[in-house]
Amino acid sequence: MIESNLAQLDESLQAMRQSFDKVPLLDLAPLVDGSDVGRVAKEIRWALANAGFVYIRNHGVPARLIDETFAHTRAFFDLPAEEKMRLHISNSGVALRGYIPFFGENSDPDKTNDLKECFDIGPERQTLESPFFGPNQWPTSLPGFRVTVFSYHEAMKELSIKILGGIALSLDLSADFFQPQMKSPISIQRLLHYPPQSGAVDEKVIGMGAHTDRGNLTILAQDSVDGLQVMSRDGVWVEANPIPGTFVINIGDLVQKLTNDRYLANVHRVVNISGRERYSLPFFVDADHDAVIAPLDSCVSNDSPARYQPITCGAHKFARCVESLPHLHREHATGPTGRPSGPALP
Ligand SMILES: O=C(O)CCC(=O)C(=O)O
Ligand SMILES: [Fe+2]
Repeated sequence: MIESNLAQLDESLQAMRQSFDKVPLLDLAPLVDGSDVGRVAKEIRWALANAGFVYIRNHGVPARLIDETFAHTRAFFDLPAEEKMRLHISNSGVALRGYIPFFGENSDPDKTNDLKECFDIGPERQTLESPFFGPNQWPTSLPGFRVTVFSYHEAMKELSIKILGGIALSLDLSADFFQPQMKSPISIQRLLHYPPQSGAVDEKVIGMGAHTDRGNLTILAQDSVDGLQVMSRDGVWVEANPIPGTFVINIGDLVQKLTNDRYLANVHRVVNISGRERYSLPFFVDADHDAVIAPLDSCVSNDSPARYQPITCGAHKFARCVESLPHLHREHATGPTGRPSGPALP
């Protein structure tokens, strides 16, 4: 699946892509203050067409909130294994909320076991509503964890609106183009821990196997430890090491579908051979569960016919989650509609 993501790209689009040996860096300030929106849109266009990834600086999220969220993340993963397992994601049914232990989610399951542990939260709901919406599971022994992590999630939602505005402008769409399909978007705030690996590292076990992200947009905070790698056009892994004061953003499958492959949901993975514990905070935002995603008219022509059938955001995302999360596979195999055959959905 991973190789085919690149190989399947239309040859003319593939030929148009330029190689990159480092992930580009974008100053978001001229977009946010309106001083040079056109330049930011142009830089986003290049980055997302060629790398699918870009660092952003001057994003406006307070450093203190990021640092505190990392501090709570370390404290969470330092909890005894039994305490974390009490919050296991399978307690949440088909809602993606809770703890995933090492090898509990494998991003490239045919090749790689992921040496990572995760904790997922999202928009708060009283009861299970759909695969992506349900009650959060909060640890009880960490004062301040809930408030800080939830505030961070809220800050990411706000930032994502600005970035999606820039992406829309880069496609010559109005800045609020994504908003009508984001009334109650699927979003997940994930906390991640990757222990270091030493000796000969085999692809069978690495931090996170090669994958593309599933939705619209990912905003990633990294601590100071290297590990993230992004695939270049030539199939070479390019390191996207932490740059202080930046987030790494990348687009997922849904924007690639929307742009009919003009923008690339690029393959990436994590290998932590730094000798240090690595922590990161990915925030994933998609569209509404029932939003229909299909190639934009402006990205379809006689020379470049539509390559994707319309699909709902929820169906696409849930099918991809089932591939990598064995607990969903076992308990909630998808039916022909692409909807889980588990609890009733709205
Ligand atoms: O931890 C990282 O640097 C990347 C995480 C990632 O790719 C993901 O969660 O999808
Ligand atoms: Fe990813």
